[in-house]
Amino acid sequence: MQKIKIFDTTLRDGEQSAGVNLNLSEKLEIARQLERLNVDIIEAGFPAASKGDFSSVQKIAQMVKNCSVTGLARSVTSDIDAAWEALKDGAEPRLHTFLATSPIHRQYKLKMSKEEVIETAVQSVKYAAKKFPIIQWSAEDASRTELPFLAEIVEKVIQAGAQVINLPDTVGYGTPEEYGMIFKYLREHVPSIDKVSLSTHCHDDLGMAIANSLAAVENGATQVEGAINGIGERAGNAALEEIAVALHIRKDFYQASTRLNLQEISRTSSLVSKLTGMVVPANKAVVGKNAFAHESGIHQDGVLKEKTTYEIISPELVGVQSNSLVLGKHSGRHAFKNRLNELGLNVPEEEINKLFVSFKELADRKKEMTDYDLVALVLDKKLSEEVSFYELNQIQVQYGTNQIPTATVTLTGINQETIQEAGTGAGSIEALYNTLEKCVEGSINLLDYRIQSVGAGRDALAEVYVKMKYMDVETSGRGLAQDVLEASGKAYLNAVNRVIYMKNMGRELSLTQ
Ligand SMILES: CC(=O)SCCNC(=O)CCNC(=O)[C@H](O)C(C)(C)COP(=O)(O)OP(=O)(O)OC[C@H]1O[C@@H](n2cnc3c(N)ncnc32)[C@H](O)[C@@H]1OP(=O)(O)O
Ligand SMILES: CC(C)C(=O)C(=O)O
Ligand SMILES: [Mg+2]
Repeated sequence: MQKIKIFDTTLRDGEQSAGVNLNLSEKLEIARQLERLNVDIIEAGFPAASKGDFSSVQKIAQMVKNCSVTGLARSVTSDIDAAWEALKDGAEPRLHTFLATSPIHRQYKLKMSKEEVIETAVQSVKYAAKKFPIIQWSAEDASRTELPFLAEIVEKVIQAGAQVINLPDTVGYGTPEEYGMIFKYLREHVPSIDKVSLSTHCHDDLGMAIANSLAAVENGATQVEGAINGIGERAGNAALEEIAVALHIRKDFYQASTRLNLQEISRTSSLVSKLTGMVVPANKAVVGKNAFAHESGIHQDGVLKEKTTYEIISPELVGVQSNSLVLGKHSGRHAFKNRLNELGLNVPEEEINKLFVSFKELADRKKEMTDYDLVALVLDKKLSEEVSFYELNQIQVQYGTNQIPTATVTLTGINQETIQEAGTGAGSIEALYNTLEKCVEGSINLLDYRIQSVGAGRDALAEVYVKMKYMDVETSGRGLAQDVLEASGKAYLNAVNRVIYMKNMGRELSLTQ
């Protein structure tokens, strides 16, 4: 197995994401987590960029013990000096210096000839070698550089003292085949290439950062650079978690491994997301909210029978507790039944089919069915089919500004009689509840009333939770409906019915709230 070093640049290139600005304590927090993740190298910043960057690189270098810390510097002595001052107290001071090599950058940005670029790179590496035990040199925009020139400059910086050669696809222009070929070419055309390790640093402008990084590994790169969650300049860097997991899952193919503590991936991803404010898309590989969620019936059935039918990465591998079978309109009976069992809802086999029909009807109107929806479905069924005491038939509530809210309610009572009452209250709900209290036998003391929407958007259902004391029993009830008043009425009667059921049957319903 080839050992691949993981070079994390979340705090340098990652922080170059537009809109991201981490303060010192946030950077220290991320660095600590990167150490737990066990990356090999942390690029903590660009010390010459600002006082803030200098001091965070310095503090991280002093704090981190289990991995090497590096900082970026241009081919300028003052940048290298700043990097040394920031890094010298670290466990393994390492410089990352770079110079662009492509014709576009030479001509328009650096305004240097090929010879000047070679001279500048060589002088800066020689200068750095007097201070740093380890120097990484990067040929910025390597993937758009003439290969013979790239081979020439790489040979010269190796001779000047560089131990790691990084070949960035700075603007995410390369294709996997092309980019892999650059590594192959240099291995064949640079005489001193065996003295150094080769590193890959890819950007995702064309969505090929991961494929390009892996192509580099296939062609001899032994260090992979990237950022957590793929953050970074423009479309971002290669997502380190994706590379590490790809190498792990496909070790049969890549014959390579990293020392990463993969179980820390999920935690690292959410920390970086929270502190940078860069939200992780739900469908993002490895760390997205949906990465281990199965929504459709056929997939859910497969996963329930054997996870590996649709799951190539086990969630536990990356520190996610478990997969999830999201119930929605695409789900089937297997997943539905499985979730009911997990919730401890004992529904007889013959009931499942009936319940499943109601589930599908509701699921058609909602984006996602929550556990509460399922509990409400089952409870509603139990109460309405097995134990029908008070049943709500009709509610009418009149409300207007400067008017007394009035409710009229029609119920079917315990003995199948029709009960009709009217009442008022300070608000619509109070009017409804005062009226319902007139309908049922015995007094009721409402202790708590809570309402929330289940789901988001206009199709959300109202879910009402009530707690009350009825017949000396403290009980609770839930009501689910598209209308707030109907849900409130249902919750109220649900609680009342539970008490009657308990009193009658001498046992509580198996569901507790
Ligand atoms: C591909 C990458 O991600 S590279 C890293 C990018 N990261 C950053 O730029 C973040 C930190 N940068 C900064 O804070 C600032 O750009 C500084 C402090 C480094 C420089 O600031 P300034 O002196 O104001 O220069 P400015 O940023 O406007 O321009 C960059 C200069 O560096 C030169 N330069 C660019 N790369 C290099 C290099 N590797 N070696 C030497 N000079 C370089 C440019 O040609 C330009 O020179 P010029 O002023 O002679 O035209
Ligand atoms: C500084 C270098 C390594 C870089 O970030 C790039 O070329 O993308
Ligand atoms: Mg970069």
